[in-house]
This record gives sequence, structure tokens and C-alpha cells, in this order.
Amino acid sequence: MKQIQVDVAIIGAGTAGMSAYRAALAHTPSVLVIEDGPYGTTCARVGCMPSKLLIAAAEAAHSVNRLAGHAKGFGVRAGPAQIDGVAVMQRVREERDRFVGFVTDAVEHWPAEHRLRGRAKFLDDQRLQIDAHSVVTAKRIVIATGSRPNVPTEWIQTAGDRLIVNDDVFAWADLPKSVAVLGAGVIALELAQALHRLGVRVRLYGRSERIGPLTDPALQALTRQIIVAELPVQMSAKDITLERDDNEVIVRAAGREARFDWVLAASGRQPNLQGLGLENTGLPLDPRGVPVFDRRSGQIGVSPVFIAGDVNAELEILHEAADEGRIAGDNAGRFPDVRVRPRRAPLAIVFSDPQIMIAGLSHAQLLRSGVGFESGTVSFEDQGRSRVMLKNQGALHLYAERGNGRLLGAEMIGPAAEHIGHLLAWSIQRGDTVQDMLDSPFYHPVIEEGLRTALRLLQRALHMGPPPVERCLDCGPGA
Ligand SMILES: Cc1cc2nc3c(=O)[nH]c(=O)nc-3n(C[C@H](O)[C@H](O)[C@H](O)COP(=O)(O)OP(=O)(O)OC[C@H]3O[C@@H](n4cnc5c(N)ncnc54)[C@H](O)[C@@H]3O)c2cc1C
Ligand SMILES: NC(=O)c1ccc[n+]([C@@H]2O[C@H](COP(=O)([O-])OP(=O)(O)OC[C@H]3O[C@@H](n4cnc5c(N)ncnc54)[C@H](O)[C@@H]3O)[C@@H](O)[C@H]2O)c1
Repeated sequence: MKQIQVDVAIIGAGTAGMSAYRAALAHTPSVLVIEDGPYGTTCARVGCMPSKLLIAAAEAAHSVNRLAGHAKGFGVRAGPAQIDGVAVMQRVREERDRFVGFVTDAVEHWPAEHRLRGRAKFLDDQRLQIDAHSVVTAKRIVIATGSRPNVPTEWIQTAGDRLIVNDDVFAWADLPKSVAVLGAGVIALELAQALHRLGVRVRLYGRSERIGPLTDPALQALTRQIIVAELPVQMSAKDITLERDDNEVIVRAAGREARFDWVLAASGRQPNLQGLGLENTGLPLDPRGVPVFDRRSGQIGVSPVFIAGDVNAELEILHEAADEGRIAGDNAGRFPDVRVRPRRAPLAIVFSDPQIMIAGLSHAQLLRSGVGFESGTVSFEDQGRSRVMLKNQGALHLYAERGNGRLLGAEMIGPAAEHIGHLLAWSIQRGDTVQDMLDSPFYHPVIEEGLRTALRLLQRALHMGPPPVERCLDCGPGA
């Protein structure tokens, strides 16, 4: 058994682990990153990047089909999209491999003594067993082991190898004929809509009435309405059962049954903590078995062990994983001089069409917080630029604090939500009031004019400004 002694050991070479490595290295050259799986990160290999590549192909097919179904079109005609599934998947894989290549290159350029392959398991608070070949003794440790799909065992038992997760989709050589998507969260929505638009027969099964992450009841209802109008959806499917029949799976739910080539489990993710040997440590764990940590320092209790990324079961989002890695790596490097870092304003975006976003606190979080707040809303159905572009679907709800008008949060389904979400998250982080935002420039004609309408209505609801003028002239036509 090889014995290795280091200042800082990092478990996992994903986004969080790689950031932790760079941050720890600023304090000591004695850093070791232990990785069990392939290099390249979940985001680049089977997450953010390949999913967005598939969505980009789906958007191309959808624009052509929108013109083919010219009833509401621009007067520009095209035939129905011809989708070459092999070419679609080839581009997804090739571009994905290019992104993965950059990440892998970076890791492989690290000094060899900074990398160790194998599965890490805690023997005690400072010792890690790596497979059967090494024991690493580390003064400080960062846990950055990520998350994996959470799939009910009975689905695996009944559907066998016809049950897949997101990782499998991006390995396809061709698009399949049919896929049942089980779950109605972020991954389900993005992948089901993309596959549907690429001509795959898809049905999305949600176990409740909720689709996607929005918590404002009016926006959740609008999301359902918009998605159900395009995508075959079975909501309230509490009792999904699967039966394997040769190369197909029969999905039974809510008293109906249908056959599919594949069943894609998109039923949430769980932190990679199983088999990590946390029971061999004195680390404080919550009732789910997740280490109790300070989100501003990444520190677990008062120990020299830190946690970062999806594994902390907090925010399964790339930029948060990178930040957490940086914070945890820096603190592992400088321990015991642990520093706390303020965190960014929350921002989550779903790359569906229309896009969905939550900036700052969600409606549900605000209700739970007990803070007094008012709402200002806008529908994009009649919003000038959105109508011009035939993207006039959706709505934005803004929430600001009573008494001081500080913007606290926003939820939206609608055009350019990825960009509006950034504007709002940046304002929320700066502590802008509704008036600060109204004093900022709004060009004409742009989708952001819809944001201004919501801000004006919010200012009125807060009793902090003059009533907005209906169809104001300074707003420009259709603003
Ligand atoms: C389909 C999909 C789409 C997504 N799209 C987006 C998006 O558009 N935008 C966005 O912001 N986020 C997106 N995400 C989320 C984002 O990918 C994650 O938040 C991010 O990748 C988490 O990084 P991480 O470092 O925590 O984990 P990972 O990158 O998974 O790294 C963890 C590493 O630890 C290794 N490991 C685990 N256990 C051990 C062990 N015991 N010993 C050694 N090594 C171990 C694993 O092999 C892995 O390499 C998406 C996720 C998915 C699944
Ligand atoms: N655009 C992005 O930033 C992006 C994209 C994809 C994933 N992600 C990240 O990955 C995380 C995980 O995504 P996800 O979609 O796996 O989780 P999720 O929590 O968004 O959705 C899980 C869904 O599965 C359903 N579900 C759970 N158990 C079920 C069961 N037994 N039967 C039927 N349905 C069941 C839930 O009701 C929910 O609809 C997201 O929270 C997000 O942070 C981000």
C-alpha cells in the first residue's frame, strides 16, 4: 500500500474540485486531487454543454417548423424541417468532446504528483483509502464529489437497460423514435422539449401538477399552460409503473399506458456521499447524511474538512460549484485562518423555450422569510418587441420589500429570460431599489421595456411612485 502525505487533498476533479485545486495551490504546493471517474467534469461531459448543444439543434428545427406552420408566421415559408438524427448527435458529441478536451488538457498539465486516480474513502478525519492501492494522509481535505441521478430502484429493475439518465442521451449515435421522460424538473423539461422538437415521440410524466422550478402560483400555472400546449405531458402521475416488453418499455400512469423505446429518468439528483466513509469521521451530518457546513467558508463544523459543489446538496448550478470550490480550496490552503466570503445573488435559468428564470429570492422563499413584499408583473403577450419577434409568450413577476423598495427577487417564463435574469440578479446583489432600476436607461424597442412596465407597477404597489401612465408615450409604441 502506497502511503502519501499532503497538505491538502481534494476528492473529485469536477468544476468544484478544479477550482479548489487552483485556490489551494496559492497557499501550498502540496495539493493532491483524487478522481475516480473520467476527467472533464459533469458540466462539460454530460451536463450543461451537451444539453445546450442538443437544445441548439432543437431550436434550429423549431424555427424551420414554425415557418412551415405559417399560420402565425412572418409570411416567410419553408418546408417542414428534415432532421438527420445521426448528424444532430454527431455535432452534439463532437462539440461536447471539444469542450471536454479543454478541461482534460488543463488537468493533464497539472504536475503528476498533484493527481491520483481512484475512489477515495475516509478511514478517519485525516486519512483516505484510495481503491486498494494508496492511503493518503492530508492535513486538510475538500470534498467535491458532485451528484448523480436519483433513480427509483423499481424503475431500474423493471425497465432494465432501457432505463437511461442524462449521461446516456449524449452518447447516442442517432436520435431514437420514442422516449418517456420521467420527472418534470429542469433536466426533464430541457431534454423533453429538445427531443420533441427534434422529432422524437416524447411524453413527459410529472408526479404532481408542477412543471419546472417556478414557485409563484400564477407563473407555475402559466408554465403548465405553455408547455402542455406544445409537449405531450402526463401530470399528476403519482403511480408510474414500468414493464419491459422486448425492446420497449410500457409506461403506466394515471390510468393510461404507452410504449416507448427508452425511459429517461429525470427524477432529481443526489449528492455523491455514498461509500465515502463519512461514518468513519467525526464530521457533523444532518438527518440526510449531508455534512453540516458554513456556506460562506465551505467549512464542515470546525474541522479541517471543507465541502463544495453539488455534493453539498444546496445549489446544483455550475457557477455556484466553481465559487464554492474556490472558497473551500482557499480555506483548506490557509487553514486554520479560515475566511468567510459573501455569496452572489441567486440566479437559476432553464434553457426551455420560452426560457425560465429565478433571480434573487423565489416567491416561495419570500413567503417563508416573512419579509413584507409587493409584486409588479408584466405579461409578454402584448409587449412590443416580443410581439415583433413572435416571442410574445410568458410573464415576469418582480418582488420588492415594502417600506424601502429594495428589489428582492423575480420569477419569469418568457423571451430572453436568461438576459433579464442577469440584469435582475446584478441589481439584487447591488441592493438596488425599484426607483434605482427605473432611473436606468431602457432602449426602444426592447424586451427590457416589459421589465420597466413591471417595475412601474411594482412602484405603484409599494406606494412609492406616481401611478404609471397607461400606454405611456415616452415608452414608445407597444412598450
Ligand atoms: C443534464 C444537466 C444539465 C445541466 N445544465 C446546467 C446548466 O445549463 N447550467 C448550470 O449552471 N448548471 C447545469 N447543470 C449543473 C452542473 O453541471 C453542476 O452543478 C456542476 O457540474 C457540479 O460540479 P461539481 O464539481 O460539484 O461535480 P462534478 O463535476 O460531477 O465533479 C465531481 C467529481 O467527483 C468524482 N468523484 C465522486 N466520488 C468520488 C470519490 N469517492 N473519489 C474520487 N472521485 C470521486 C466524480 O467522478 C466527478 O468527476 C447541469 C447538470 C446536468 C446533469
Ligand atoms: N439550466 C440549468 O441550469 C440546469 C439544467 C439541468 C440541470 N440543472 C441542475 O440540476 C439539478 C437537478 O435537475 P433535475 O431535473 O434532476 O431535478 P429537479 O429537482 O429539477 O426535478 C426533479 C423532478 O423529478 C420529479 N420526481 C422525483 N422523484 C420522482 C418519482 N419517484 N416519480 C416521478 N417523478 C419524480 C420531481 O417531482 C421533479 O419534477 C437542478 O436542480 C439544477 O440545479 C441545471
